[in-house]
Order: sequence, then structure tokens, then C-alpha cells
Amino acid sequence: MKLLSPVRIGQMELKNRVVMPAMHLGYCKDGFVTNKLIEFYRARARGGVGLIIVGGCTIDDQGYGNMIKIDDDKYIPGLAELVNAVHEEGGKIAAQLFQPGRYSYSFLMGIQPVAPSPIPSKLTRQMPRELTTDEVKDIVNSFGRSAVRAKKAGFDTVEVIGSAGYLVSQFLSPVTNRRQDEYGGHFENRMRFGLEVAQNIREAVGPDYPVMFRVGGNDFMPGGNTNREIAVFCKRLEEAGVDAFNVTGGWHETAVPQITMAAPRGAFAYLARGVKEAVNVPVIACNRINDPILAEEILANDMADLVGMARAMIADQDLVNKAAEGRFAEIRKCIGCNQGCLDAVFTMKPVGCLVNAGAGRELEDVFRPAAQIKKVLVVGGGPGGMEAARVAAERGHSVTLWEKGNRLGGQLNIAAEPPGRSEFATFVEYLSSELYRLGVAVELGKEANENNIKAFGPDAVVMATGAAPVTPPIDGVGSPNVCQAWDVLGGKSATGRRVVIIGGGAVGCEAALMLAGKGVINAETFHFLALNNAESWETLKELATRGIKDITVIEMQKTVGADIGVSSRWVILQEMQRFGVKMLTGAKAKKINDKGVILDVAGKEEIIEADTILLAVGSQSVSELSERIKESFPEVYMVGDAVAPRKALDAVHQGYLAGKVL
Ligand SMILES: Cc1cc2nc3c(=O)[nH]c(=O)nc-3n(C[C@H](O)[C@H](O)[C@H](O)COP(=O)(O)OP(=O)(O)OC[C@H]3O[C@@H](n4cnc5c(N)ncnc54)[C@H](O)[C@@H]3O)c2cc1C
Ligand SMILES: Cc1cc2nc3c(=O)[nH]c(=O)nc-3n(C[C@H](O)[C@H](O)[C@H](O)COP(=O)(O)O)c2cc1C
Ligand code: SF4
Repeated sequence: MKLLSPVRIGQMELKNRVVMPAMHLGYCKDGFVTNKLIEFYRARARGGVGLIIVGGCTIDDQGYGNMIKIDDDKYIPGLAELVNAVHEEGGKIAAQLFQPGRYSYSFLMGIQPVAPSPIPSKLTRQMPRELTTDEVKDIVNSFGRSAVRAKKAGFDTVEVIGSAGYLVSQFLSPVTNRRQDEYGGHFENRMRFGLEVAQNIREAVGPDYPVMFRVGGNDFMPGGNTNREIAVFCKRLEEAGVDAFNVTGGWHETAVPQITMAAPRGAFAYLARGVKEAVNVPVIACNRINDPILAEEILANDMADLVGMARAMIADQDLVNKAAEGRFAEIRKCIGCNQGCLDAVFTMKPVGCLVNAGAGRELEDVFRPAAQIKKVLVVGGGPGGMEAARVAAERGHSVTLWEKGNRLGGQLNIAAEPPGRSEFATFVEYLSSELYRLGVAVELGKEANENNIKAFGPDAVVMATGAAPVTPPIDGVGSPNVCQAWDVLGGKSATGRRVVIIGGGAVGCEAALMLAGKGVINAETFHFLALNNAESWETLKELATRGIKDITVIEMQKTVGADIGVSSRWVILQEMQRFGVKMLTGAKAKKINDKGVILDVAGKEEIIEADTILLAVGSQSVSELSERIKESFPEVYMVGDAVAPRKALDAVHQGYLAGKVL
């Protein structure tokens, strides 16, 4: 594979073309490197990744809590330990030099954010202070000084963050740069800050030390820079001594989803191609590249010279080695859910992963082989049960899994149905194939009860029986025009044209999106009509978003989608609006009849006419059997929604822990 062939960035030789881009993990303490951080990256280096970029590393007093700091020599010894760990495993490592500008938070850092111009950010809702010309020059010097520290700590290269709407991109963009001095005005002046940063670093580290620059391939901001301007900027940076470009997507403030499941895999590789066509140094393509086969395709098509696989490396630290050994089915792909990673950053928690419960736990002894081989029965083939079975089998136990339905996956099978959510099926596919590889005896269509469990005679039982949807006590709920959202998502119930969904949580929103897509043109038709100029852009957009159904979501609370993670929620709500789904909050369903739903809205009665009413008001644990068998066996573990209805992340993590302690 080209992916696994060596490549040079300046004087640095990489053993393969897989780069793990920088991710703020929240593992540091007061800016110092911790053992948790070291072991996290050691595992990724051992797993074969060619270049690990760590950070962002803050170069001055702006940033967020728990970031790696590189603004003082006192951090060098800890950074050197991190570097050594990666080198010991045969990897190369870069420090990303980070200055957030107006994306910093005063309540975290205790100081007002600074920026080219005092323009508030939609992301942080903070008003930054305009930098003086002298302060701009100071920051340029801070980049250079930090690069020298990185070199002293042994990093193989440094990368400047010039993407995502951080300080360098704020200078470059006319949207955020209204300065009157030599750093503002026309494009040449707006490039000056980034170019001076590159020149300053080059002078500080010497001619032979590799320097990389991360750029957003397109700001995706109205009035902002496009791939065309970014390509010109990169050309100039190359002349200033930059050895490689790491091309990601747009700004954090953009309305274009960058890394959620809704963004197609590899969707932004074209941005790297635009830069590659302008420069002569290696270019890295990024975002939603979660599969080495896709990565290979990007390289084979000359879209880029290397690929960035950031979350893919959280999800599977051994991805590169597995690819090298041809074990493609064993790769646990990142599904782009952001639930364990980016959502954690937004809530100031350390990063973890939905599909890889071991991520962030590298310090612990993960898979100690079983001291005594047990006959383990797992009841339930949802994500919780499958993960428990996987881990138990990996440790050497003899594992049987019973699933009463006719396929594995549990609720994830229906979670994967709405548009843009299909990656959940990728995870089910992975777990299913691992159970097969590990020799777990999977029996489908087998419903566990007290008697057959006793007859089976297990040493340990994992109860992962999940949850079932709740039927609320609403007058008329038993009418023939009412059904569960789960059944519609699962293809078991049909709906009429006018649909009311009672409950605006994740399930209600996702059911709404699935139904809203009925009757819109598909991607192939869209492409065909667009290329042939058959319809105007406005008509095409309408055809792609106006389905045949009239959908209303009603929610008692003030907000819709309150249980969806912060980094995905806005994308789902944006899609609902785009597809014309009506959302009514503060509305309580009182009664259902053959005409529709009667609501209580702030004490006033309203009726919404509907042909079908979907229930999406939550779920309840399926736990009676667990309660009954608890006392009959020495080891009974309950995991996932059977304990309390929550999320797949909880089910997987509990399954993992049960599999570990058996
Ligand atoms: C539409 C929808 C969207 C969702 N979206 C998300 C999301 O975006 N992110 C997220 O993290 N979570 C999401 N969830 C929730 C997530 O899917 C669940 O939290 C997760 O599947 C729980 O896993 P589990 O293994 O505990 O149970 P389940 O997935 O419910 O699996 C339990 C399994 O046990 C089987 N079973 C039950 N009783 C027996 C028995 N006696 N014998 C044999 N088998 C039995 C059932 O048939 C089922 O297959 C969503 C759920 C739905 C319905
Ligand atoms: C938890 C998290 C933290 C991130 N922190 C940074 C960062 O500090 N610097 C940066 O350039 N990009 C950061 N990113 C963006 C990633 O480097 C990467 O571009 C993005 O996740 C898309 O690539 P992927 O689909 O391969 O994960 C972060 C992403 C995540 C999920
Ligand atoms: S939590 Fe989700 S998005 Fe984040 S690395 Fe894991 S699978 Fe990928």
C-alpha cells in the first residue's frame, strides 16, 4: 500500500504516510505532561502510526484548561518524556503550536481574549481585545521561542495551527481582520502575520528542522477565505520555509459540519488537493478518514501525500499495524459520533471514545488473560452485550451470546437508520466480526429465561437485555393511528402523510429526520440534475430537502434534542429546520383521537391534525429476568440500558468493564 510507504517531510523521514493530527485530550495537569498522556500516545506509536502531532500546545497565556503548555522552559522535561516514549516505539512526534486568539475563554484563562480586531466570536460569545502592533510582534516571537523549546524537548518537527478560526486564520480572514496597520487590509497584509510566524520559527530552529503548517482548506465562513486564497497563502508559506501542509476543513463557527457523522467519509480531501496543486512540499488530507482503504484511495488518486487520521487513532490505536498485516476487518473504525471525544472537550472532561472504552485507560492493565477459564453466557446482543462478549473472549473465556432477535446490534440497528447516522452500523459490523473471529458462540433467535439459563449452567452471566420504548399514559394512546418511533425506524410500521412525533429527544429528532427524507431526490439524481444544469440551484435545494411528509415534533421541555451531544445537536437541528420539520416546545400531549393530537400549550388547548402519531418519550430497562436470576448464579453482571436507559457509550463501557473483571 502507498499508505504504508515512507515519505519525507523536510529532513524527517516517516516510515508511513499515516499522521495522527493534534487533538486536545484534557489529560494534562496545569499544562504539564502526565503519564496518562504519555501512555495514550505510546500506544498509538506502538500501533504503527508514522507521525503523531500532539497539542495544541499553548505558546502563551491564552488557550483552554488542561492543554499541553510550551510557553516556558519548565515544561521541557515532561515534553521530553513524551517524545522519548514515542521514539522508543519507533514513531515520530510533532508539537502543534497553538494560539487561539478570539477563540480563547476569559472565564477559563482569567484574561480577555485577543484578536486582530474586536469582533466577537459566535463560538465563545466573547468580545476580544484588539492586539497592538507590538503585541502582534510579541506573539510572532512566542511562536519562535516555543518552537525552540519543542526542538530542545526532542520533537521531530513543529506544526503551527493556522486553521479552524484560530489566531493565524483570524489575521488571514477579512471577516475577523479589520486592522489599519501593516497586518490588516488587503490580502498581502492579512497574510503577513502567518508568514512572519513561519519565518520566525525557521530562523529560530535553523534551516534543517522540519516545520509544518496546518491550514483550513476553506474557512466555510460567509465572506471568508476559500480554497483559492488558502492555496496562495500556502505557496507563500512554502517560500518562507514551511516543509508540509496539513489541510483540514473550516472554522469552528461555520455552519458546515466538519467532523460529525453527517460529513461523508473523506469529504474534505478535495481541499488538500487544491493546496497540493499549488505547492511542492507534502500535503496531508484530513477529516473523516477512518478507514485505511479510503486513505489509500486518497493517496492513489494523488489528492494528498499523507493522510490525517485523528479520531481513527483514538478508536483503534493499532489501526496501522492491522492494515499492514491485512487484518482490515479487525479495525475498530471511528464512527464520527463525537460523544466520547469532542463532546468531552466541550464539557471539560478528559477525552474517551464510544467504540474504544480502553482509550484514555492505557495506564491500566487492559486485557489480562483470564486466570481461570469460565463458561460465560451473555444475554443480549446490543452494543453492551457484544462488547462484554468480545472482551471476555479476548481474555480467553469460553463465551456464548444469546440474542432473542434475528440480528446483532440491539438499538444501534435503528439508531443507524436516519440519514447521516449510518456509522452506527459500522460499529455493529465490527463487533459482529470480532465475535466471529474470537469464537464466541452467537445464537440468534434465542430468548433467555430462568430455565434455559440454569440448564446452560454458566459460571458467569452478563445480562445486557437493554431497554424497550415507553408508552405514555395519554388518553387515546392505544388508537390504531399511534405507533412507537422505534418501530418506524426499524421498518416495522408505516406512517401517513401528516405525522406528529410526541417527544423531541434524540429518538424523536432522528425519526423526524428519517421521515423528512421520504420523497426527496437522492444523491445520484441531485448530481445528475446539477451537472446537466437541469434545474436551478434553488430548485435543486428544494428537491433535496422537501419530502412528501408534513412532520411536527412536540416537546414538553423548552429545547429539542436536549439529550444529543453538543457537537452533534446543532447539526441535527439544522437538518430538521432545513427539511421543514416543525418543532413545538413547551407543548404537552393531552389526548389522541382519530383526527390528531390535542395539546396543552401554556394552559391553552391546541389540536394538531395528523394521520400518524409517533411515540418517542423515552425507554425503560428490560431487567425483570436479571432481577430473578441474580441470586441463582455466583457471578451476574448487568450492563447497559438494562441497568438504566442511557447511551451506547455507557453500554459499551460497562460491557468492557464487565468483560475485564470476569
Ligand atoms: C433511535 C435511537 C437512536 C439512538 N441514538 C443514539 C446515539 O446517537 N448515541 C448513543 O450513544 N446512543 C444512542 N441510542 C441509545 C443506544 O442505542 C442504547 O443506549 C444502546 O443500544 C444500549 O445498548 P444495550 O446493549 O444495553 O441494549 P440494546 O441495544 O437495547 O440491546 C439489548 C438486546 O438484548 C436483547 N434481549 C433482550 N432480552 C433478551 C432475552 N431475554 N434474551 C435474549 N436477548 C434479549 C434485545 O433483543 C436487544 O437486541 C439510540 C437509541 C435509539 C433507539
Ligand atoms: C477531541 C478533539 C480535539 C481536537 N483538538 C485539536 C487541536 O488542538 N488542534 C487541531 O488542529 N485540531 C484539533 N482537532 C481536530 C482534529 O485534529 C481533526 O482535524 C478532526 O478530528 C478531523 O479529523 P478526524 O476525522 O480524522 O478525526 C480536535 C478534534 C477532536 C475530536
Ligand atoms: S467517540 Fe466517536 S467520534 Fe470520538 S473517536 Fe470515538 S468513535 Fe470517533
